[in-house]
Amino acid sequence: MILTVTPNPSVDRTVFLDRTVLGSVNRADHAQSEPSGKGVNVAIALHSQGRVVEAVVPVGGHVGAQLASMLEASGLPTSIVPISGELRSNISLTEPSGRVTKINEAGPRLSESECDALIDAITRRVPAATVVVTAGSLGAGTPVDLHARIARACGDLPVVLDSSGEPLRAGITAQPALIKPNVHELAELVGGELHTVGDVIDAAQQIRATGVGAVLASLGADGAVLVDADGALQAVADIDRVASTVGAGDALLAGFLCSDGDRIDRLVSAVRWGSAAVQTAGTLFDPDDFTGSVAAGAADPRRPLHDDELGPATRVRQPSTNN
Ligand SMILES: O=P(O)(O)OC[C@@]1(O)O[C@H](CO)[C@@H](O)[C@@H]1O
Repeated sequence: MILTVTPNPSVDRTVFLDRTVLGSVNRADHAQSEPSGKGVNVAIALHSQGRVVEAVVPVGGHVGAQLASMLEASGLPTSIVPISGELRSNISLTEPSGRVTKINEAGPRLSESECDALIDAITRRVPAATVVVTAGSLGAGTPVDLHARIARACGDLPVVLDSSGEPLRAGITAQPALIKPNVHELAELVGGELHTVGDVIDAAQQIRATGVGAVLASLGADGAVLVDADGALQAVADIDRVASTVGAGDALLAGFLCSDGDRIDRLVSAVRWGSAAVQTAGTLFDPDDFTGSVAAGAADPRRPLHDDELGPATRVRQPSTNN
């Protein structure tokens, strides 16, 4: 069983509109809401493909109730940890070109006792798990080392960490088996700029030298690079359209975890799933809908990275009102 943990989940609201004009009234074409947060997205993708997976989420407030009922309706086995704060809603303003303006709320603070309750819920499920994924940001004021605590509580079980900023930096001290940064997160982690695949490999090796088992770097148009004890592999997709990149990294990680093949198969599966998500607006996607091709092989260090036109998500940090 794959166990995913999302300490700061959300209900994602995807709003489709012709064009986003800042400082103006924007009329939406249509909109949809989905249960979300990075670990939730990974779990839903794996569950949709018949994988045995469970999700652990803190839940509080009206948005929390909405998330819980959406997860129940999805059939995803979920452990809910009650918290006093209100969960967040993240908004994606999605244009037909695939350009997305994303607004992520900070999310609620988890108190020390709520962190302990979350870790208790995880350790109860650890005996049944083969791998634990702990993913996403942490609400404002939540102890920054929560991912690290979660990883340590999993004992010998392989832990996959997908986070950013300080929670990622603190999390890697627990030496997870795998991390899945995007190029911006990896650059921030090593404090440098990454212009080529070789820069990505060097950064990943720097992280591995601290005790992290492997790095799966998602590189947008440049696919993904896996750096592990056996060296560096790259897989790149050829696709004809971009509907939305939101959740593509989570889909990529789910595809990697879903494959039972060798490291090339896993990386190809990762890039197929990530690309299927890019071809679908919103966070729900079907890997079988992927149209395109994926090429994989030894990573070429000289290969330059594309500019990421869609750019990294913009985070709006604001105090949560309910805690
Ligand atoms: O604010 P975080 O926790 O870093 O990211 C949350 C989030 O942006 O990640 C998913 C895409 O990866 C979205 O569904 C969700 O809104």
